[in-house]
Amino acid sequence: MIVKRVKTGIPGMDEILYGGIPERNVVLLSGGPGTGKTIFSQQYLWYGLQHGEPGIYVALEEHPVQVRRNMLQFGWDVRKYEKKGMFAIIDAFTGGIGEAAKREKYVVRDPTDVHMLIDVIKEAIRDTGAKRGAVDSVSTLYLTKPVVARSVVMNLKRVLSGLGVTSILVSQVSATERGFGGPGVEHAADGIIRMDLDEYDGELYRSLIVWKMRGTKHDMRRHPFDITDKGIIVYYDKVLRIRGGRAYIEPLPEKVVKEMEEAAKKTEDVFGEEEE
Ligand SMILES: Nc1ncnc2c1ncn2[C@@H]1O[C@H](COP(=O)(O)OP(=O)(O)OP(=O)(O)O)[C@@H](O)[C@H]1O
Repeated sequence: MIVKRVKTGIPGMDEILYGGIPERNVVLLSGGPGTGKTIFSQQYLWYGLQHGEPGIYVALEEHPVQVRRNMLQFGWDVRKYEKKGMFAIIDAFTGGIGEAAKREKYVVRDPTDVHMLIDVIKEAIRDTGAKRGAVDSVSTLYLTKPVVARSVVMNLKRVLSGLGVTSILVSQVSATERGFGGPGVEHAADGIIRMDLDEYDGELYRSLIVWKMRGTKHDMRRHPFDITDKGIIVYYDKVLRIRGGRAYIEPLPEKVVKEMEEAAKKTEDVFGEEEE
């Protein structure tokens, strides 16, 4: 059986995922502060829009106005897609307070009420026909009540996956924490991508690793990545190794690189055939 995949469109990432995220998967994108989670999730949505796939972005940490402004910095002007009805930002930040919030179409009046949030998400998915989704961040929903973490994620998963959306749930962990967001959440998610920013020998290094991804083979190495003014670039052909407290970025064997490239290319072929 061919697994239908959704390409992240982030350069280098689909090679690591052997083609992309299996359709309808709910992926936990976890990492410490400033590791690039927000940019990753926005780039994923932007790529979809460029290829005719509608999306939704659930803003729990930032004002929708700020979200648009941040995306614009990378050249991702989402306003025209919002006007076309292909993209929706769900305001789960302002609670509808303030002049700017009054102009938002999708507002969660009480962001602490998960059922209310889910109703607005459903409405936005139906209106836009979303195929891609991002929730930034899901941790906000259970920061003060960790016992409900699993049920919150399961509820989101039911709705997102059930309506055919392949989604990224941003999960905030502290810089030194080894986990991904708590046991309930980690097991409920179909995939986990961990983003890191670590200091070695007086310098910060960005890297990411795919910890799990149901429905596909994926590379198991820690790959370096960069954030540029065009977004994230992942070096799928390189590995970050730590020896004696120092970081080394080393090239991977050609055979390994080729295998990833071929798998990523195949996904394009599958979509190509289906579109005809
Ligand atoms: N134009 C740019 N060029 C290079 N790096 C950038 C650019 N814009 C932002 N960054 C980097 O991206 C980081 C912020 O990334 P992002 O907001 O995605 O992090 P995050 O993981 O969502 O963090 P948090 O959990 O704290 O919200 C900044 O700290 C900066 O290092």
